[in-house]
Amino acid sequence: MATFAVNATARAIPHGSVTGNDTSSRLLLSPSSSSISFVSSRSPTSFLGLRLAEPLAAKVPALCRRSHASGLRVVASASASDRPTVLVAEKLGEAGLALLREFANVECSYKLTPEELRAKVAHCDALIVRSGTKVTRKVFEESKGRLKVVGRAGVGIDNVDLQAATEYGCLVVNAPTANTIAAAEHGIALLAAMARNVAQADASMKSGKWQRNKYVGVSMVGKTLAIMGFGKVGSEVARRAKGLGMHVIAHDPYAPADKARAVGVELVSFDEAISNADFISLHMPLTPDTSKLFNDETFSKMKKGVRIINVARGGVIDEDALVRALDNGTVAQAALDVFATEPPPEDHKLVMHENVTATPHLGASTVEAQEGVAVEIAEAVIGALRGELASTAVNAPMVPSEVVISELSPYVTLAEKLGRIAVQLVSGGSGIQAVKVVYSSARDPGDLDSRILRAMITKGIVEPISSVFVNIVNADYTAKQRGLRISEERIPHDSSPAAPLDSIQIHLTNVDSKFASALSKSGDIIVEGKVKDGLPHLTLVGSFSVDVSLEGNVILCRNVDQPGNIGEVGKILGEDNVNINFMSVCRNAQRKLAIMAIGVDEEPSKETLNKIGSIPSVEESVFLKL
Ligand SMILES: NC(=O)c1ccc[n+]([C@@H]2O[C@H](COP(=O)([O-])OP(=O)(O)OC[C@H]3O[C@@H](n4cnc5c(N)ncnc54)[C@H](O)[C@@H]3O)[C@@H](O)[C@H]2O)c1
Ligand SMILES: O=C(O)[C@H](O)COP(=O)(O)O
Repeated sequence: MATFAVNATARAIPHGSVTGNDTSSRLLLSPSSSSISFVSSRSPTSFLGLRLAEPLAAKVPALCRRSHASGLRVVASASASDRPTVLVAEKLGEAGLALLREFANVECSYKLTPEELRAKVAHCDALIVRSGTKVTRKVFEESKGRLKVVGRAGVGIDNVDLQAATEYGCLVVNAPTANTIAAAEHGIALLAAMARNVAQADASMKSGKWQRNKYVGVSMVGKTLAIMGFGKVGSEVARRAKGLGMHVIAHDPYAPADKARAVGVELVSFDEAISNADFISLHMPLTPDTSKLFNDETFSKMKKGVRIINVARGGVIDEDALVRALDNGTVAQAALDVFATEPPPEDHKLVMHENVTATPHLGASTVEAQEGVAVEIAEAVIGALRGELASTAVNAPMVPSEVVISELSPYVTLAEKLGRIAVQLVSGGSGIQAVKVVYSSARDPGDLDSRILRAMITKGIVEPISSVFVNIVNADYTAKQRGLRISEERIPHDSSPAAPLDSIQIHLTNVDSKFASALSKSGDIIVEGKVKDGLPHLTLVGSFSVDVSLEGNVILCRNVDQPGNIGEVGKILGEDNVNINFMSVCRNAQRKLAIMAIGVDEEPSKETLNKIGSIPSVEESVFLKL
């Protein structure tokens, strides 16, 4: 029996076929590529190292030779009845549909009610959606284990219940890159349309009016545009705005400054960005940190008459506060493609506001982007149905099962937590460029395969600040794409080689920190951790030794070493019903400075954290969510 590796790039339309005695398999020939592809057949997981039935296998070597000689591509597919079924619940580009049809039975059913969707998934192996379909826990329940993959034809997976997908063993994949340019172009379209009242003037003309004086606009040339979030979309908007003659600044605490410089953009602090800008364009992901980041307080710091564009996510704006800011003239105009609830309710105050230009989440909606997204998602779904580990898998197991049971397992957890801590200590406009990881170990250097640890550190650093999901396959690529240079160093440790590692240290070089004590003399954020009794512990912050078990979240305080601090912090947390699970105090000298590291089970409220920060002996404090 022959075994063939699967080629994930199967794309061409088949031009010929040879059918074996095995009626479930068919070889299809296409002149478009010299590669050999085997497009699906039976149950999904059987496609890794696919086994061909004997009669068909006998024919394959000849076809392989022919393929190399003539440039023909060999594709094998299954009979219609035996193929997986893919439900496409929102409109998908033709190129993607064609790919899917080579491999599976494809059912396109749009505008399904939640009940209809649940009824259909019970008969489907894969489901493809955009942002308009809610893939809830009930969907996974009703599928009764048949649904193997959910493909999100776009970036954001806020509409998919990831926890439920994971519990039901369903892989979720997305298409993170193909709509970047479309989103950036839509940002520019909204900027120009808003500045020149295009939508309002058009509506006025259609109602029979000719209002030349009412729709005098503002110019863009020479104006300052602040890009909030200098990632894939933000940087493309910046490039285009420069072409319009705008002065572009950006705020992104995690973007490398040289990436911004290369586009001629200066990275500045949040307050500097919003207070200097004539136009503000939002391009950050929706995270706990960015939720309602644009609110009464931040609007009040903006230049009077500022104009705001949002093609990111509606939730980054407090919509009621924006209505107030528009009404009182702080914000002259807004152009919004995204809303906290989509579609927004009828008579939504922002949609109806005369100074708002609104579009129904059209950022990714160009013919070209949708074709690109469709191909990207079709390839990811087909790959996943074949049992391949997709690099765009959102909930793929990060840690291979053999590592889960190995001695490296607690260090894998430690590596991710240290990454999360380090990134949450960053502030300002310097951006993260270089990450140095120092592994201290008593073992021979050749004994440690650090790939999984490096991947976990990347995951810890990148996930809290982006909409990217890092897995073992895409970790190095993701780091490179974001301009993160990760270097690794091994230092010998004089201890027993029984444990694979003594400690892991992460240095974020040359960054600003919101907790100054985390900085070394050379200006690096340094955090170190160890595994103690099988559990990850934070053991160093900057130059301060600490010891806190990384079970829940962590509060760090730098305070003057004096009696009563511990009791006061404990009392404040107790009043908020926040349970302390671990605490350590380290001081540099008696009655001088001390670092208090407090492990807490719950997330304290903002008021509680403010209360801790305003204890007179506390010089600085930070909350780190793990
Ligand atoms: N309207 C649409 O149709 C559409 C299309 C594509 C993307 N999007 C949305 O646009 C946003 C950006 O997408 P992307 O692909 O550029 O993502 P990205 O991950 O490439 O970039 C996001 C950037 O935001 C930065 N960031 C994180 N937290 C920040 C903070 N507190 N302040 C400032 N910057 C912060 C990150 O460092 C990163 O550089 C996402 O919300 C995405 O869902 C919308
Ligand atoms: O997350 C995304 O990719 C964008 O917001 C686009 O969403 P859409 O695919 O529903 O247009």
